[in-house]
Amino acid sequence: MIENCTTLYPNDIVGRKVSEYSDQHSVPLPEDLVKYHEWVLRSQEHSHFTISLLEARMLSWMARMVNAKRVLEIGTFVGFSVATWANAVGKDGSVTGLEKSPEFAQMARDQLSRFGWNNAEVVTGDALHTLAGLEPPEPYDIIFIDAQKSGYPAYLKIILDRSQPGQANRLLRPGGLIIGDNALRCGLVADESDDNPATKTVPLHTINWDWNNIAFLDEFNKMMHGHPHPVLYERLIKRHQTSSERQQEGQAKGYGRVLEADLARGETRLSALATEAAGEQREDLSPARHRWHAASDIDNPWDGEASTKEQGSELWREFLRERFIRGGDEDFDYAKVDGNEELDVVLRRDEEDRWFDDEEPSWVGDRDAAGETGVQDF
Ligand SMILES: C[S@@+](CC[C@H](N)C(=O)[O-])C[C@H]1O[C@@H](n2cnc3c(N)ncnc32)[C@H](O)[C@@H]1O
Repeated sequence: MIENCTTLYPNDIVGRKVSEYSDQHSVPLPEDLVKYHEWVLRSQEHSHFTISLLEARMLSWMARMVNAKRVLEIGTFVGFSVATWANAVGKDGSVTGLEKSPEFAQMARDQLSRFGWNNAEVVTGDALHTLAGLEPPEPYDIIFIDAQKSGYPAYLKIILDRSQPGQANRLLRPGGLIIGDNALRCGLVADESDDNPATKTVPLHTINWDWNNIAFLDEFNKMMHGHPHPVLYERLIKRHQTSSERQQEGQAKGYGRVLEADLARGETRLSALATEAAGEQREDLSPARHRWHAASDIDNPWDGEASTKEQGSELWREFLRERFIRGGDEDFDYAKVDGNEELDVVLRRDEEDRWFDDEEPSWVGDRDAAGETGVQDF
């Protein structure tokens, strides 16, 4: 069988063995899906566009992990990965693929129908427009990005901006996954030197190759890392940093340039607490927040622009305080935690300490000791 295989190991021999081993120990795929893959490899000039069977197994496993029922794919080619999702979500789930090329989109529709994946649809058009225009009745559980690399940061920004708490027709559900394929681009994001053979092969195999695409992937990977709200962080903090400050911060954080598919971190902008109408003041608001409330009628101070580095940094801290200290994350079900006394370890410990502190040693002096030891047995 022809196979297109991704290697991440010291040399191709080890990489292939690890891939084969992983293949044998991963989620099995139905025969129809394997046949679909074979059809792509045999019939398509650009068959290397499609994910490998091993990747298909991994994506199926990820779908299973989050019990995905609704998947959106950006960059569908002739539909094999859409079929993979369609299989993973089951007949009662659904998949939408976005594809720019009308020819690829039509081929995808034909093959999906031929192989019986009727729970999938393919939308033709530039995903930068079609994505922004989607109005899903229910948010997606997974969004898989596999289109032009220069678009990755823009796709991520649209997804985050269109997935705000409480937003109508939000794209991604709370805790949903954003998965970016090729985020490492055969190691080019980490090594663009001649040491990396991909510097020769990838440009040859890629239509309209542009070295700037590596920088876009790098930007995407950095956005995916470590921040509870990458877009806001960009606006309040990074915009005011010098390039050397950014570099230092990147080094300090140890950006590994690996794709973290977890993208629960893609959770976005925090909207105002339910108790707080615009302009209304709360006792526990910080001075910075009071100032902002007095000065504007926006719900969240951090939604406004920061004109200086200090202001940006204060607003960012305020956002973090609201979310992580005051418990203002609308997507988090605090009731489950608040109602579970087992989780209140600190509270219980304090209560116990207080109880022992208050306990009167009434036996001291006014009671006769009895029992074997004269202390603990009476
Ligand atoms: C790597 S292929 C996708 C492979 C597919 N996910 C699979 O595994 O079979 C990338 C696809 O993205 C499409 N594409 C590129 N730019 C696009 C855009 N702006 N909007 C939508 N699709 C785009 C290309 O036509 C191509 O079919």
